[in-house]
Formats: sequence, C-alpha cells, structure tokens
Amino acid sequence: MALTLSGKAALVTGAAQGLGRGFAEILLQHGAKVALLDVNETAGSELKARFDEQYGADSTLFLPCDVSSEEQLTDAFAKTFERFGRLDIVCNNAGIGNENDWEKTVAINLNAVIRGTYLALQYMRKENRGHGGVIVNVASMAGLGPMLTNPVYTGTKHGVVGFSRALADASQVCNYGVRINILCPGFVNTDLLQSLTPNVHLEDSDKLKEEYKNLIGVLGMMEVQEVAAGFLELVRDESRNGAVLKVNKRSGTSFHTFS
Ligand SMILES: NC(=O)C1=CN([C@@H]2O[C@H](COP(=O)(O)OP(=O)(O)OC[C@H]3O[C@@H](n4cnc5c(N)ncnc54)[C@H](O)[C@@H]3O)[C@@H](O)[C@H]2O)C=CC1
Ligand SMILES: CC/C=C\CC(=O)/C=C/C=C\C=C\C=C\[C@@H](O)[C@@H](O)C/C=C\CCC(=O)O
Repeated sequence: MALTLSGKAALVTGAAQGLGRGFAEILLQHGAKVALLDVNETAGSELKARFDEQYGADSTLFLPCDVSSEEQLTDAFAKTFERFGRLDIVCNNAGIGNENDWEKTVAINLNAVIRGTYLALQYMRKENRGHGGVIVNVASMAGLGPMLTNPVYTGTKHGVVGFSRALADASQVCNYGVRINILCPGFVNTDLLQSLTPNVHLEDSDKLKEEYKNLIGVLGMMEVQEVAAGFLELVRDESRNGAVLKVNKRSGTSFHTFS
C-alpha cells in the first residue's frame, strides 16, 4: 500500500541544501506541502523563493531553525502545524561531521533527532487527535558499521539507528499509527564531505586518510537524487516500520537485516 502524498504536510530539517533539499523537493513533486527548517537563513530563503516559483508560495514554509535548540525546534514544529493544520511526514535530516567540536555533533546528529522524533510523535499520534504518519530519520552507513576517521559521527549515527528502531517497535505495540524508518546512505556528493576537518583527537595519520579514500573507493559516490528515491520509498511504503534502508553506489538500495 503506497501513501498518497497529495495534501499531506511534511517537515524536513537541514532542508536548505544537500540531501534535505532533495528530500523536500521529491515530496513537493509528489504533492506534499513542506516546512523547510535550516540554520542557514540565506540558503533557506533562496530555496524557498525557488520553490515558490516551481510549486507555488503555499507549498512551502521556510523556518530558520537551529535544531540543536530545544526552543527553536519546538517552535518550528508548532509553526508548521499552525500553517498546514496537520503533520504527516517528518524527516530528521540535519547533520554535521565535526569530530573536534564533537559535542555539537552529538547535539545535532543525535539529540536533535531524538527531540524531533518525539515532537513528530506528539503531533501525529492518533490518540492525540493526529492522523498518524511517518518519520524518516537520516543515519548513514556509518550507523551500521564503524567509520574509523569519524568515531563520534559513527556513534551518533549508531544512536539514531538504535533509537529509531526501538521507537518503531514501541509505536507498533502502542498503536500510535506512526511509522519510524531509518535511511542509511553511503557517500553522497554534498557540502558535508567538503566540510570535514582533521580530527585533532586522533593522530591524523596518512593511514587514516588512506582508509577514508579506500572506503569511498569501495562504496562509490552518489548524487542526492539517488538517495531521495530511497527516502520516498520509506515514506510511501505503508508496510515499512522500523525499516533500515541502505543506499550506496556499489550495491544500490537494500534493506538491512540485523542478526
Ligand atoms: N553526504 C554524505 O555522504 C552523507 C550524509 N549523511 C547524512 O545526511 C544528512 C544530510 O547531510 P548532507 O546533505 O550531506 O549535508 P549538507 O551539509 O550538504 O547539508 C546539511 C544541511 O543541514 C543544515 N544544518 C546543519 N546544522 C544544522 C542545525 N544545527 N540546524 C539546522 N540545520 C542545520 C545545513 O545548513 C545544511 O543545509 C546528515 O544527517 C548526514 O549525516 C549520511 C550519509 C552520507
Ligand atoms: C563524517 C561524515 C562523512 C560522510 C558522511 C557519511 O555518513 C558517509 C558514510 C559513508 C560510508 C560509511 C561506511 C561505513 C562502512 C563500514 O563500517 C562497513 O564495514 C560497515 C557498513 C555497513 C555494513 C552493513 C552492510 O552493508 O551489510
């Protein structure tokens, strides 16, 4: 059974560029309205103007938001619900890869995903007069195995996978009517990869750099659109709850099974 997106309301964090922009765009292409949350006000406003031309001014709402701020994220969810009158789809996507300011990385990649998931549940749960819905949390292939150059990033993404799977089980048992799925991409050609800096906590040895290059060589490099297709599958396939979808250039798209 495929979810119809026409008339549905979505919220995407980190939507101003990269994967978040791709997720927002594919939702718009399928008729949903989308709240675009991003800390980058310039990029977010520019994207909103572009989407206004393509999909109409009523299709999107740009909300400047630092997801690591409880107040800003809570306020952005409230403004989204106020504008669209409902909330059916949430993508907790915003993420960084800073191993030096690792507490910021934990705050954005994990804490904000936890808070965004609980906020989504609050607005979606049927016993809260919600319509039910679907949450897609963006982890990484580094959420399924170690990425030796980025141990903190790896930890946050493993946390996203574990938290999301547990909550998916709880939602099923408690009959919230909310599906929670996890997206685990491999390398994607976005600004994130350009933003990475040497890890001051590790001897930034040539060996680590070599290993990183080898990993890219093995998994390959994707474009945003290849991942956005997998995201849409997790949103629309109503049979999927607690699903972990891997997407990488080498082996394509597949659901991960845990032993
Ligand atoms: N690019 C890649 O190779 C992969 C990326 N991912 C994950 O995909 C997600 C998106 O990453 P990309 O699109 O590649 O990154 P990106 O850097 O291209 O885009 C991230 C967006 O999030 C926004 N953002 C950053 N911190 C924020 C905050 N505190 N509050 C609100 N917005 C914030 C940025 O302004 C930007 O618009 C991240 O969770 C990342 O870990 C997962 C696997 C592979
Ligand atoms: C710091 C951020 C840098 C890039 C963004 C990002 O998340 C890129 C991730 C790309 C690949 C990570 C791969 C990790 C691979 C190893 O841990 C493998 O040994 C295990 C990975 C998956 C095993 C699951 C499976 O395929 O069966």
